[in-house]
Amino acid sequence: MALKNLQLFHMNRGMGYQNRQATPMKAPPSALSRSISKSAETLAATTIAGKEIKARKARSTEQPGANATSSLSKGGSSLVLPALGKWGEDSESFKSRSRNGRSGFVRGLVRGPFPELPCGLVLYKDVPSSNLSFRHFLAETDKSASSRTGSLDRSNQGSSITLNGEEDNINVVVRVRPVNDKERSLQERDMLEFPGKGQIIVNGISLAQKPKLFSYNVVFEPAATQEDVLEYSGIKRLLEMAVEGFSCTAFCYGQTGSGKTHTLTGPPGLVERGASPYSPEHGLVVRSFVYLYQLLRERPECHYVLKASFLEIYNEKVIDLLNPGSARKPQQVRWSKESRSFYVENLFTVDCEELDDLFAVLEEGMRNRAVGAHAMNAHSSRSHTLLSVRIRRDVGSDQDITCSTHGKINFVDLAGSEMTKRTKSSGKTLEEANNINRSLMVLGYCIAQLSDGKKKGHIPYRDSKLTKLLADSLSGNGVTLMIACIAPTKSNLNETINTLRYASRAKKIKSKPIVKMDARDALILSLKREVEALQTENNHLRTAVQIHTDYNADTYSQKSRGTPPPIEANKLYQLPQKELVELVQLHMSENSALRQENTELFVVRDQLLRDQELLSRENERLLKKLEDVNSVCTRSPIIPARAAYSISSSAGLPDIDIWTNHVSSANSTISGGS
Ligand SMILES: Nc1ncnc2c1ncn2[C@@H]1O[C@H](COP(=O)(O)OP(=O)(O)OP(=O)(O)O)[C@@H](O)[C@H]1O
Repeated sequence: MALKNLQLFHMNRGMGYQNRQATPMKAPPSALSRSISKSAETLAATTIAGKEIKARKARSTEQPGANATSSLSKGGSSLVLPALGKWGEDSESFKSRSRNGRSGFVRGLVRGPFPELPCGLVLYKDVPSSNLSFRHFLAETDKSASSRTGSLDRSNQGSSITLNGEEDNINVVVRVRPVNDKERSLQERDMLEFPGKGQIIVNGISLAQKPKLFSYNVVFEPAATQEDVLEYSGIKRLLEMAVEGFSCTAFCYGQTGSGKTHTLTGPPGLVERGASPYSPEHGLVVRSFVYLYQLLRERPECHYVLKASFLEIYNEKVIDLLNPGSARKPQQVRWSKESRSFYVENLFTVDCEELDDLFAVLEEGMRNRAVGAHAMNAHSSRSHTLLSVRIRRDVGSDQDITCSTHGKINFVDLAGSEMTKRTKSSGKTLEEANNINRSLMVLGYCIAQLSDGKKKGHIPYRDSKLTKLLADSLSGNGVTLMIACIAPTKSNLNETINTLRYASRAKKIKSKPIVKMDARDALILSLKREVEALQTENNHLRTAVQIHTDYNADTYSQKSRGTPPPIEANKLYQLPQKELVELVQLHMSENSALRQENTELFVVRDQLLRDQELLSRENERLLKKLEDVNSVCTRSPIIPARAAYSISSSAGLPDIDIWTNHVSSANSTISGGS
């Protein structure tokens, strides 16, 4: 899909897309590192000059108060669409990369616990692309997943939208890296088998040891490409959901040297070198950025504001990778009572108006993160990194009201678990390894607690910075993709089994994703909806009881409530706080006036119903009486049946009222006529 996306951008270059045309052509890809966008310039400035840092430093938007204020008062700069055309030449190489014969690595499917995502796939080398129909099925699965929408959850104070009300599992995929040169030179045995249906068999070292079977949503064999990971891991769904307002996280877990960083950002140094975004080696992050901007481009009816931050947890200290400073001063992790989640205080966030800005953020962060060498990996991540892109979406839900959702996508590259004996760590590397292992142990413990449906005990998120910051993604309201990375060879067997067990446990975790909305927006939206419902109901009632004078719709409505002034979509954010409060109050008073009107109309209707009931009872009583009189008349030999109630006109007789049996008279008329 990434291939398709990139081609799509390329093809659209010449098309009349106004926003794009307004964007000046910028530097070629090689100049990415020389700050190509506004945000990138700021970044460069911040790392050199301290002054800029203060001016641009923003309190982490995870703090709900800050979130709402910034989105209200600052307004958002319009999103300018990615100017990918500038890398036209490079895209040719990307385009020419044929997928024929390598794309159909699909062997089978089992229904997984995360129904919206393709599951149970094994992506591997030797299966020809004869599974096109299957691929089509997958595309359809994706499409249906795209239409997965939430319903308004009023019980949650209108500030969130839950997804179907049902629980989802964390989506877990496994990626197996190829055998590396060192292992090849040692002629290490490959211990893994891939029977299909998302399963992996881990063979025992000796014949006495039974093979172990594990199953997941998707398994990527060593030959799977970076593009396959984008296509089949379910990350696209996560990005779509992040745009819709969900909190999404993709994280890579595995032992050191198992390919976590490779999966997320490609081979060592690729991003830092400022490689073309069309490079086939790019990992999930760059590909996701491209897909994300394509999604935004396809939805021009909404207004988007993107902000990115990048941090690492190094030796239990949080370092801002976009603003590390020469002293790499640690940032504080705090608890927000309002959002009931942890956030990093004073984290540097960058407005990402263009795709370039996201690339610049990634590049800057990758350059600043801690990397070291040990016996098992020459470019080992010595910290856990967390790249976060927040997506504010303003939707014009009505003529005069705009509603905002706040989604985010996190990419977490965990440092690898290390057996210090094998990595031959000492000194600084040993201290790093101990911290990495400790925080991974806490993460493992949290996962174990969360995955055990029976236990409802305490989850020790607070025991490490990593679990504090991942708490949101692991439990409750987030949507999470775990990519477990493993090595296939014998020397890594124990770590591989540990990782697979870890992943199996994570697969059992249940979550209930919700869309985050501003409480203010949700309140206005729900009041507007209620007003509409009441208006419809009242109109219906007015028609039903046929009120003409007393309850003249217009006069009644006008006199009893102050209708809020119409406000254009998107103007809401420019309104000062005071006017917004007034607007909410106007809506509330309109709402209560309509309720009042509603109640009164119901009273009138009830009164009329009671009157109607009395009348029909009276009617029935009279009818009964009439029937009694009629029956008396038909039985009486002296009173002849007449065709109707009439005044006697017989000459000589006194005027008397006579009740006649009109049934018999009618009969006589009919028989007479025949
Ligand atoms: N799927 C793959 N295809 C080709 N090369 C790979 C693959 N996975 C990993 N590698 C290579 O293996 C080496 C180690 O991978 P990487 O640095 O991503 O491991 P890691 O799990 O992030 O390790 P650490 O936890 O120590 O940071 C790198 O040179 C990487 O390019």
